[in-house]
Amino acid sequence: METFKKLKRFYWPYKKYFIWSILFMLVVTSITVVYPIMLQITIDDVVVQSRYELIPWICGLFLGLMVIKGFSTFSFQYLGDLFGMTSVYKLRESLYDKLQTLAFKYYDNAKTGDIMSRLTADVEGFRFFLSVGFAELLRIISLILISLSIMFYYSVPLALVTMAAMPFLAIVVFQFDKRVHPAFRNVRKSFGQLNTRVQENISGMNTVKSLSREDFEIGRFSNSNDNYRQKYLFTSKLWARFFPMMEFIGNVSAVVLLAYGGYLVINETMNPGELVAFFSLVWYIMGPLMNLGFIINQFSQAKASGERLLEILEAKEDIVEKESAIETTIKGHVEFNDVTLTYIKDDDEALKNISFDAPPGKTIGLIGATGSGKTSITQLITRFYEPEQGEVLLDGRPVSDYKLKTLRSQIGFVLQEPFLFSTTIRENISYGNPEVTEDQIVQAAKMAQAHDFIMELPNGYDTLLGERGMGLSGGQKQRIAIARAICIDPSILILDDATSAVDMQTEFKIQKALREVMKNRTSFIIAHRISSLKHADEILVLEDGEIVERGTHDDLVNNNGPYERIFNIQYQDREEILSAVK
Ligand SMILES: Nc1ncnc2c1ncn2[C@@H]1O[C@H](COP(=O)(O)OP(=O)(O)OP(=O)(O)O)[C@@H](O)[C@H]1O
Repeated sequence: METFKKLKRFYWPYKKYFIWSILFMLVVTSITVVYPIMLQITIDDVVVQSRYELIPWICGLFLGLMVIKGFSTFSFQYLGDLFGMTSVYKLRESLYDKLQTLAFKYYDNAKTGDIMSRLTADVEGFRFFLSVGFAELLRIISLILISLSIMFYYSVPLALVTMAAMPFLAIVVFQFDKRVHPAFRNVRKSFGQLNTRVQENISGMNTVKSLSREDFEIGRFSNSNDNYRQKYLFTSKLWARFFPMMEFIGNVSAVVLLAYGGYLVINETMNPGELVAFFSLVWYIMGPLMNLGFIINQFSQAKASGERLLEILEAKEDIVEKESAIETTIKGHVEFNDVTLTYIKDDDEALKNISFDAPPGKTIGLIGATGSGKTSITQLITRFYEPEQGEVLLDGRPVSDYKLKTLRSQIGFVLQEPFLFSTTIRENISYGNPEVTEDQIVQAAKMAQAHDFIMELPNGYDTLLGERGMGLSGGQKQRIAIARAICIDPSILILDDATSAVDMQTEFKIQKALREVMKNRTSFIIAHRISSLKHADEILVLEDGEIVERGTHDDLVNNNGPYERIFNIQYQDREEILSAVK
């Protein structure tokens, strides 16, 4: 119940739909139990006593009740769905909102397939219980209670005899639930694994194909598929056994009822119509009781789904905005004071005692072996992660003093593997700043050396990109991402290996244009190629999370340190090519 209590804010505001749905359900249930009563009256008071003049009245009443029942059934079902759907609409939105605010740390360990199945299958499981399950549970309880009351009214001994079967039914339901609940949980889990397998396979299709692992992937999918089939069939077997068992107990009870009821009618302690009504009423109890197992199961499924949804809703937000966080224009003065960063508790530090000062408008180059901590530095400026020690200051204030939106909307980030959405090139370029004009889009694309190739595409800026920007080369994607960053007119520009996939000639042209863009903006250039950052005002050379050398290109190139070593490796035979391009 705790899970339902915690999720109350999503469904409780719509309680009026639920209450109305329940009221209509009670009308349906009441009319349902009126049928056997009418049957009893027809037999005992009309047929047996030959009062045929009552038949038109009974028929009219019956028709009237049918109309009311039809309308009530419609209202009960529709309002139930309205209640469930409206509630999960809000729930789904809140989950999605939460996913947008969760920090990078959460996504470091999250599985896409799993999150997807929570947002779809689990939300649906929860909805089903809200829409149908809960009302059905109340319907079953009310139907059983009303039917039992009428049965006791007709004949106490016969009602008691009939009820003798109930403990057996309850045992079967209980035993069934005990087995079917874990079985269903396994089905869910297996389905989640199947989803993850497909999602990973499609995301990693390039790798699969380039390593010719299609057969291996087909085999892995087959295993997951088979696992799902087995889990499902196991559950089906349990289900299939349940219904005949319940029906058998129900039928035994009906035989006892007929034998004892027949005896009572022959002895004239009971009317024949009452026996017929009893016979109908008993099935009104057996039927819902059989369904009870199903409802209980739905309840535990909804509970399990609710728990999985709460895990997202209650996930800790590592990066929290202060109440007093400010909104302001950032000039772009970045300072690191003795900053240490650890991604995973008790793990080695990714950054150790990093200090530097980047005044507004200056360009900082970051170079170093892979894994040396270059990206980590820039991710602290945007507050994607929080340092363990030390301070990251922006215009003299800790980055945590700013609203996240203020901070991030003024920092242009271009990644080595930019993500492009499956929409037009225009929308991809203006993604960070939808207000941008057509001219500005074209201008940004020209600066990023993207305009020419975009114009060569069949629909120019209106060309639709496939998922993950398929259909474009790595270098083309990078140029679109650069145009995107230019469009947001950032105070700080971070280029994280942003030109690694373009040829050197294009890189040179981009750099020339970017030098224009970088004027009056603080820029961070992460690169493996010295040519990408040799113009920086200060170059930081990193090794294992530490700055091991710093200075301008001219300072470092003859410093007899790691920078000079990188330079020598890269420039042994490239000097000539580069000067030719210049
Ligand atoms: N999200 C993360 N969770 C845990 N460890 C991480 C995470 N991101 C980076 N690291 C670790 O932190 C260290 C620095 O990584 P970082 O990405 O900053 O290096 P880099 O110099 O930018 O590397 P590259 O040139 O390959 O992009 C590495 O050891 C890396 O494994």
